[in-house]
Amino acid sequence: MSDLLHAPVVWFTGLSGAGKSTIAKRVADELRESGVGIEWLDGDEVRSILSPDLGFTRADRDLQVTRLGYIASLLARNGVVTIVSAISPYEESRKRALEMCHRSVLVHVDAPLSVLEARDTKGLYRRAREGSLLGLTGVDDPYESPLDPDLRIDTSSMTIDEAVAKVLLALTPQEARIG
Ligand SMILES: Nc1ncnc2c1ncn2[C@@H]1O[C@H](COP(=O)(O)OS(=O)(=O)O)[C@@H](OP(=O)(O)O)[C@H]1O
Ligand SMILES: Nc1ncnc2c1ncn2[C@@H]1O[C@H](COP(=O)(O)OP(=O)(O)O)[C@@H](O)[C@H]1O
Repeated sequence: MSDLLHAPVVWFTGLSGAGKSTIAKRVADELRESGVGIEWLDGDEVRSILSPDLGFTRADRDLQVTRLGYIASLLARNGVVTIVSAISPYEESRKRALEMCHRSVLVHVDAPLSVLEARDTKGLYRRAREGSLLGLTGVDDPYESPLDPDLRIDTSSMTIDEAVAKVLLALTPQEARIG
């Protein structure tokens, strides 16, 4: 298929509460306003519709990441810029998913665990500390930081606006329809 048709897949990985969805939504809104055809696949939402069969074992998370990568590759090869936000904690399955996509931008959204525990917008960290939630990524389940992300964004030291600008700059002017 012609390179011209392929749009990028922008993949946000990181712990719960790091800011993946917040930044992804803002990037999606900005691109849409510029007239770019975009779709946003959020881990939580895709789980509720396409992956209600999956939990949070390694095998289930790997399958979720494969499903996300496959859908993203289908959209992107038809010219739709595709934004994925999912914890996607394992290097191997994350890499395999991105390999399905012709062009990808991997963004590691990061912040110290102490900051995430203070934010705790969903109450997951409190539940994990109390022992009523087992297997929360970063607490008692692994997170493998990407070895070679295209971007690393520390949301404890960067504002949402700065993070969005940094992601948009990683796209070519043609992809972002600017300039
Ligand atoms: N045990 C455990 N660990 C991690 N996350 C948990 C867990 N239980 C529920 N949740 C909720 O599931 C959301 C993560 O779904 P993902 O599909 O992104 O996860 S994964 O990529 O399959 O690891 C995650 O969303 P975010 O907070 O937006 O990251 C949580 O809302
Ligand atoms: N610099 C920042 N970038 C992104 N989110 C931030 C930042 N500073 C504070 N936040 C807040 O952190 C929370 C991140 O939640 P969310 O985007 O749902 O994370 P995730 O999708 O990674 O689970 C939001 O309440 C957001 O307003």
